[in-house]
Amino acid sequence: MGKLLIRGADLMTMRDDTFIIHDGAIVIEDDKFIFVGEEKDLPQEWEYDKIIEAKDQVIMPGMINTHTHAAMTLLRSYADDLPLMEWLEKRIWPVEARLKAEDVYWGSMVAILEMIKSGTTCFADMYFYMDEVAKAVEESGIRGVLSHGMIGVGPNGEKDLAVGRQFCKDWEGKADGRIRTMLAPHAPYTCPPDYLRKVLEIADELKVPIHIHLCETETEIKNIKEQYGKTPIQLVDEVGLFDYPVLAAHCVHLSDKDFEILKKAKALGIAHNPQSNMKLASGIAPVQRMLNEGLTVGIGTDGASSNNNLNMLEEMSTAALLQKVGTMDSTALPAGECLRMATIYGARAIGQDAELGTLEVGKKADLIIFDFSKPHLVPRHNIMAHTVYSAQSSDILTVIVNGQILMENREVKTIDEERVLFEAERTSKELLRR
Ligand SMILES: N[C@@H](CCSC[C@H]1O[C@@H](n2cnc3c(=O)[nH]cnc32)[C@H](O)[C@@H]1O)C(=O)O
Ligand SMILES: [Zn+2]
Repeated sequence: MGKLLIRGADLMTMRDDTFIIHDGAIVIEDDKFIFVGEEKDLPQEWEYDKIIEAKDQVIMPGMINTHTHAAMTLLRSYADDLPLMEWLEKRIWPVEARLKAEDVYWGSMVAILEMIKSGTTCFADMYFYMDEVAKAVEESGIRGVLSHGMIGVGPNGEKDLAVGRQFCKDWEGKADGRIRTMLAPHAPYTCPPDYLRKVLEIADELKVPIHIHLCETETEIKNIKEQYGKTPIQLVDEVGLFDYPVLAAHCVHLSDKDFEILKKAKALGIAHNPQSNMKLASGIAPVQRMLNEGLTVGIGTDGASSNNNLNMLEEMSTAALLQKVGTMDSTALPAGECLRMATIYGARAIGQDAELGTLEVGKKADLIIFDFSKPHLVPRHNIMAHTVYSAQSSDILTVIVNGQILMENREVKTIDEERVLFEAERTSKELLRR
């Protein structure tokens, strides 16, 4: 494949040394960046297969949604305004028990379409019928960190271990490396210590990270304390979880001792899901403190049934606003830090910061281009603040993943949009009738 040049834009590289580059240019060859810098420094002798003129536009790395359940788009606005356990046990789990593989395919496809159109280029997913999610990732061109959710209490515990293990064996590194896998024990309240130990044995064998929900609600902390006499963090630490690379969703309620444990973890990424935490009234995660204490925190949307969309731009501004009001400190979680959470910190949280998360020569070519010639983006005092506080997903023109253009001028090239919307509507209706 030849070279693709994008020129004339302002770049937000997410690199500490050169965060913003004015009048920038980017050159992509195959799946990688081979030039990121000022247009005037482009090598004269290069020839290009395609040139994208991006004057007045802004380019940043594609956003990484560090925690979601993509196919839950099928249950968008199906059960709202409830606390977590009632929502899960009374409304969500009974319907999920009737889900079929085909439903998960279309639910994931519509999620991927939504994610591409709102600037997400990589998502960490925990669900079931994951072969279908992997197929959707493969076909659509997006990047995914996929895991089969395992529930140790109940009849499917042993089966979940086998399915989760086989999924990693089948899909790790597939789709030109766009698919990576994890093992996903759902949460401490669904995966008791003995079960978690079995998951860790598989992690030893396959060398894949763990994706888990941790410390989401006060009810979870209370129940685990009653049952085991310790916090969920202490419980899973004693099982040895933090000797492994871990992607932990939520971490809303943490004690000082929990913080000490998390700081000693080998390779921990936390997925902060502010809108889900607000909607389920779970609480406010101590994100600014986490960052101050050196923890890695990315941003996630959680599923579309507790959010109710998969829009990372909204999630960034919500993260900032929630942290400010939660700490009563308007300097908490400034825009630049939110952008890092949605990109390079997210990449670190999923263990892929060597390949993803910044605009940088040698890294995988995942980027998004914003049209900044919009009323709500004028005047341009600060493009970081604009992106976090003012930009909307409809401002995103172009999305590139692994060097492939997935969307150009808002037209998604890899997905038949009309068909996906139709099939998602159809399968969700059939599911609820079943
Ligand atoms: N193998 C399991 C699937 C678990 S997938 C992950 C699960 O997490 C659930 N989920 C979604 N959002 C949340 C959340 O915020 N907290 C806890 N669980 C959630 C989701 O509905 C799904 O059941 C089974 O067969 O049921
Ligand atoms: Zn979740």
